[in-house]
Amino acid sequence: MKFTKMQGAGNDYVYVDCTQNELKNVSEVAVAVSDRHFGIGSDGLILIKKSDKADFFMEMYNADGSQGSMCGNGIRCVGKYVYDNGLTDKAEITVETLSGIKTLQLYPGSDGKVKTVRVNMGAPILQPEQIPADIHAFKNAEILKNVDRLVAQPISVDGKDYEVTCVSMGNPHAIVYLDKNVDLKAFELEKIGPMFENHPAFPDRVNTEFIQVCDSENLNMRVWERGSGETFACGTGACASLVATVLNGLCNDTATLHLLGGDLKITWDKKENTVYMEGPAETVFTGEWLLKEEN
Ligand SMILES: N[C@@H](CCC[C@H](N)C(=O)O)C(=O)O
Repeated sequence: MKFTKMQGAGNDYVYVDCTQNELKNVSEVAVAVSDRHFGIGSDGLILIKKSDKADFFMEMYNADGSQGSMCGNGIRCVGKYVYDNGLTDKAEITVETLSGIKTLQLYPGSDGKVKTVRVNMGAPILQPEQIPADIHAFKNAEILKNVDRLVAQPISVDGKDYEVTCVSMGNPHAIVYLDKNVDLKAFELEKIGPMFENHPAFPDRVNTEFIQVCDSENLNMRVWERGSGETFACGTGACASLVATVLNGLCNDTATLHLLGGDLKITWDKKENTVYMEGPAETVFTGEWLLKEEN
């Protein structure tokens, strides 16, 4: 299996061109290649396929083999892959995902290779049942019966109350704010992250973003991803966090999210009700993975 390892803001995946060939046992392959000691080392696996509705189809798997319906950093790398490898010569392409068709603007540098990609990520989803978030597991369950969004709502996690804002960008996100005086780098994400991920409030599990608001145009973020653990960045998570922070009245409609692996510029265009994400996409290396022979 020929592959390309790529990263966007440090969120790294193994990419396989499946426009001509099919890959079998994809979940198992995702687990194996993602292993940072015995595999290639990545946050998951992304297949690039043909689509009959768009220019390409992106199929993404987390490091635990579960399938994600959308991947913000991944889709930018898909844009770079198809352009740099001559699968398209268009600078605007459409990519079908399990959460709909996204339009990408590709920005090549002077060497003709794509450096930056801007993605129309679509409308944020706020209705609790569509995220999905189960209001019965929230502290104010009775009051929440008639609400159409969950903004700064308390839930108890490991015996402590946290206020969470819930947004789906095609995949579920819970956004939590930390005080400015908390040392974000020292924050025990690996302890609290799995408790959010598997909390009964989120029947499909959840990606959780921990946000520190620096000012109205700059947010610091660490993320615990469903199915992959801590990653250096999450594109859908950055979009969900911007929307959540606007809903909480804490930032402008455009802000830069500072993640462990780099920056993403996010805009919520409220007139169009769509979110734009702009950020880098890079190729790390290419190689060949020896698939286990079937008995
Ligand atoms: N890192 C991604 C999101 C990947 C999927 C996620 N872990 C899920 O299961 O929903 C991004 O950049 O958006």
